Amino acid sequence: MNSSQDTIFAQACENISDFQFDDRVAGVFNDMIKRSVPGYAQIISTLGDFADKCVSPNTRVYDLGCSLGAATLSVRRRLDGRDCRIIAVDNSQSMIERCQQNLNAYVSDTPVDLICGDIRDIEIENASMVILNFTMQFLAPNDRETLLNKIYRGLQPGGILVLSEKLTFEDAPVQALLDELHLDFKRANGYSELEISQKRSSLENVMKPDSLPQHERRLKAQGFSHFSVWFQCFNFASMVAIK
Ligand SMILES: C[S@@+](CC[C@H](N)C(=O)[O-])C[C@H]1O[C@@H](n2cnc3c(N)ncnc32)[C@H](O)[C@@H]1O
Ligand SMILES: O=C(O)C(=O)C[C@]1(C(=O)O)C=C[C@@H](O)C=C1
Repeated sequence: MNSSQDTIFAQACENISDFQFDDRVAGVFNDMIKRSVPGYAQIISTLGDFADKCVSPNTRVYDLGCSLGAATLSVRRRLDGRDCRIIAVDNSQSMIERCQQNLNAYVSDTPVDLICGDIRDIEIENASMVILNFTMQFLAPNDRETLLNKIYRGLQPGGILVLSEKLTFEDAPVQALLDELHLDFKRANGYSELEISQKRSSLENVMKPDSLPQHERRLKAQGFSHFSVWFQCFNFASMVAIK
């Protein structure tokens, strides 16, 4: 997947505006997310393994907040011959256009419905796998429960939700330590102090992470009785919940 280098926050800016998944971000997103989220490549590749194990024939897979299609591509490679359908949704037109090009670059017999729309508005039905890979943290906190409830109802028994999120921690020293390790990860990936602090300000109002206990409580309240973290690196984790 092609991507230019992310230099969006490299120049000092007087008024930092709220982070948006606009054309500028979409153009560098592959580089941005790999250099910002520890374990991203591992998570993307393992989504394919989850799909291989858990997606049954004639069901649907939903990739909610699909961005450039990394998760959809990883899953689609493993579904050929199963008569499944992938529904990939994002409300950024720029992401969707680039995602379509990325999907077109590979041959597959698994159809993908690529929808430019809000994940709060789409229906979920006959799903054996739903992916929320670093998307739910961008929804207003009040909308998260409703979305998870809709996902639970749309899943087949035994179907899975894979939910990846940045985390907060109730324990302040743990929060400080894991935050610092994440900052070191960004520094090691070439981001300057200015880029790191400007991006942090830009994300402040739009990305509201929850703690692991909050995630577990909310998922169980929707009916998911089986839950585990299957991956964590510093303050980023991916969880699996089974219906
Ligand atoms: C951090 S990115 C997700 C990364 C992607 N899932 C991946 O694995 O590469 C979050 C995405 O969610 C999309 N998004 C945020 N809120 C949304 C909403 N309410 N409806 C649809 N898409 C949304 C953004 O446009 C953005 O592309
Ligand atoms: O927390 C940060 O510093 C991030 O950059 C995280 C994060 C994310 O988790 O989605 C935020 C925005 C971009 O989409 C890429 C990464």
